[in-house]
Amino acid sequence: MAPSLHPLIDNGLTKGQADFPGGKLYCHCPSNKVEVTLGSDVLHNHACGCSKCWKPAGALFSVVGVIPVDKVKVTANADKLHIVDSSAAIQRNACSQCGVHLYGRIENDHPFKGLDFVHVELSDTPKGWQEPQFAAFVSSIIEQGFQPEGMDEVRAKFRSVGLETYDALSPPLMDAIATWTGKRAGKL
Ligand SMILES: N[C@@H](CCC(=O)N[C@@H](CSCO)C(=O)NCC(=O)O)C(=O)O
Ligand SMILES: [Zn+2]
Ligand SMILES: [Zn+2]
Repeated sequence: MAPSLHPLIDNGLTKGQADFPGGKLYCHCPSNKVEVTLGSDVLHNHACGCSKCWKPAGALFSVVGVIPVDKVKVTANADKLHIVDSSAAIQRNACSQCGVHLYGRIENDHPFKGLDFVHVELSDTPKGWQEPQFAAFVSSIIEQGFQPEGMDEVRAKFRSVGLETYDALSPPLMDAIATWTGKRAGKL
């Protein structure tokens, strides 16, 4: 059986709704759930194969998008949150009981500072959010134990649902990072 890439991808994508207003995300605890309220849709939603982004059980990839920090509010049980790795660029705030990542925030100087990283599958309104746009850090799954011989199948499966695959971020996002870096260095 083909490995699960992610439940939002395995059976094809559900297209998002224009001007989607956002909604609430919940952790997986049976009670006293951490609740995060998002005041808009996400941008640049993507599958991510990196070792740091939260993935649902059995999935090879995370689905993660970005949203301006001022659209993100923790609205219940904030005391359960802890930062997974404070040395990472993205400070992932996870529920200390169930382990789900509620939001990732960038505190240091960084091209994506001002944007939080969130997983829309945690929403109680799963339809309407922007669908994944591309697959990022695909080769990174090998670092986590995936057999390299299976990579053609993984990339073919992404392409079969209409997603291009990259081993870093997509070209527009890599260009945005390089533009920020070039400006900071005084080259642009
Ligand atoms: N091979 C590494 C790659 C990790 C990586 O660079 N991840 C990216 C993308 S996360 C969402 O798109 C990144 O920006 N990471 C910064 C951070 O995680 O703080 C691996 O697999 O670990
Ligand atoms: Zn929880
Ligand atoms: Zn990632």
